[in-house]
Amino acid sequence: MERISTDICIIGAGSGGLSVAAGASQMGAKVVLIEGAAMGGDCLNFGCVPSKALLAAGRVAQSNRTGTPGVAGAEPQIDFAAVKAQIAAVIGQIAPVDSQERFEGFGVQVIRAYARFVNPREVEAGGKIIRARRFVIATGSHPMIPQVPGLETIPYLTNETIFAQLERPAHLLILGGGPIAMEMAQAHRRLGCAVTVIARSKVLGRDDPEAAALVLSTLRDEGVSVLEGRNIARLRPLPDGLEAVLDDGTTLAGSHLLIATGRTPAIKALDLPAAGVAFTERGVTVGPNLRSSNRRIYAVGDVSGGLQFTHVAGAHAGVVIRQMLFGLPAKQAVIVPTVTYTDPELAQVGLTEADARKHHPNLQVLRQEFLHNDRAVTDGKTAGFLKLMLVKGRPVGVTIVGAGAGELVGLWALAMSAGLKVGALASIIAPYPTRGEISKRAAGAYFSPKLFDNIAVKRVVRLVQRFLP
Ligand SMILES: Cc1cc2nc3c(=O)[nH]c(=O)nc-3n(C[C@H](O)[C@H](O)[C@H](O)COP(=O)(O)OP(=O)(O)OC[C@H]3O[C@@H](n4cnc5c(N)ncnc54)[C@H](O)[C@@H]3O)c2cc1C
Ligand SMILES: NC(=O)c1ccc[n+]([C@@H]2O[C@H](COP(=O)([O-])OP(=O)(O)OC[C@H]3O[C@@H](n4cnc5c(N)ncnc54)[C@H](O)[C@@H]3O)[C@@H](O)[C@H]2O)c1
Repeated sequence: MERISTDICIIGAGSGGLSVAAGASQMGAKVVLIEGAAMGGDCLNFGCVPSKALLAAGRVAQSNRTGTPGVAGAEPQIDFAAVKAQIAAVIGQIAPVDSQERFEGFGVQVIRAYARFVNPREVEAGGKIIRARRFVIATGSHPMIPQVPGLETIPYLTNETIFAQLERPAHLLILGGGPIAMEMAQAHRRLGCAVTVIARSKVLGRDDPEAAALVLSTLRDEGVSVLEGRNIARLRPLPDGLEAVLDDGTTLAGSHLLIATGRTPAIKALDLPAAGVAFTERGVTVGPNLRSSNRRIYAVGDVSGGLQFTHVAGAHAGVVIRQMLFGLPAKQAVIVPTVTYTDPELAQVGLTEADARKHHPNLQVLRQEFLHNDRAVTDGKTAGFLKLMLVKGRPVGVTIVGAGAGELVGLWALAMSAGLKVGALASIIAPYPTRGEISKRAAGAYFSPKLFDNIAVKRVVRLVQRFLP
């Protein structure tokens, strides 16, 4: 068996593994990158990229359908297979950035095979034994498939198969109530499918309830049927699809079923016990520095058991590179913005109002409605709000729901990471008319009562006016 010796061996070429490989190799380390399936991992092939491309097609369909006063809407002609071909083209357009050729150009040795540890210092992949000074496990996650009687009799879809589904589902049943369920529900509904979401608890349950309610009501207004607090008791195949019997006895017939009930870490094939790496059902057990119980082995991205986002996996790469290449201490960032790309978008950074109230008795909550933003009015997209959680004049959390919320939250992530006071945001000059003015106005609202409802200020102004020439 061929033996390879290297500085860093990375298992998994998704968002996390590729970021580590690109950074470490370009800074001079000898890197081996092992990928068992497609380069780019979930985000490129089965996650962020295809889901956002599908949502983009749905957005165009919806805007054609609704029109705007003076511009008549009309039911769009949708060629579902062509939409899927466009999604494949979008993936193809981004794929070169994640390609084997690009990484080989950085000097990375890429092995296309599944890897498993054979001992605490070595991995086997594709008939090769790789010995490395440091390993990075970046194997991501798979859809978690719940135990539902009869599921094994249904050819169900997951995020790994739905984007290759060429025929339009007549009635898509979606099990789950997280971001995957909501994004896929809206995209499919707008592209002409009947959609029913079955969620065992409240949908988008980790988000601010008021913001989640706005997303939910929009989906319902568009015709998505959302059943909360329900489980599927059993499933059975029908000639043209499937039948789901819910726990309250309701029967639903659908043409297709999408499972979107959370994720399970991709650790099975790794033989972690052989490497002395501790793990749970959430993934590899790591400390804030992402180091596992084997001090030579780190874990990044979805498999490390924390937040499961591409930008988190990318940020993890910086944390492990600092330690592996320079021997410097580093730990995971705590301020992480997240966005659900429904229309309206739902963005969050830091604490939600409910969490902030638990931790900060002196919390101040300020709010700006999109309705009072001129750009939202001119665009006819006035549904939404920004909620700012402040403690002693510093933001501890921001929730934004509305058109373009994802583009607005970055400023607040910067403010919080840099420990800025709200005055820094209030003093920005935001171009008019942009949605960015919502952030400035929310920050300004902190000072309004101090300036406008303040008797001392009024007295000073009157006094100064008496003496000014
Ligand atoms: C439908 C959907 C939409 C999403 N949308 C967003 C979004 O809009 N924004 C966002 O930030 N996040 C989004 N995510 C989450 C995002 O895709 C993940 O957080 C991200 O891909 C995690 O990166 P990763 O590197 O940890 O894992 P992955 O990208 O999954 O990469 C892991 C790689 O490891 C490989 N691998 C696994 N086991 C082995 C092994 N033993 N040997 C060799 N290779 C192995 C896999 O084949 C895979 O290529 C979405 C996810 C889904 C499912
Ligand atoms: N816009 C984005 O950034 C984006 C989009 C999609 C996915 N993601 C990432 O992918 C992760 C996985 O997304 P997800 O939506 O699959 O998972 P999730 O864990 O966020 O949500 C799972 C949902 O399914 C429900 N559920 C679980 N078991 C169920 C069952 N048996 N019956 C009915 N409902 C059930 C849960 O109550 C929950 O609402 C997310 O947490 C996120 O990190 C991000």
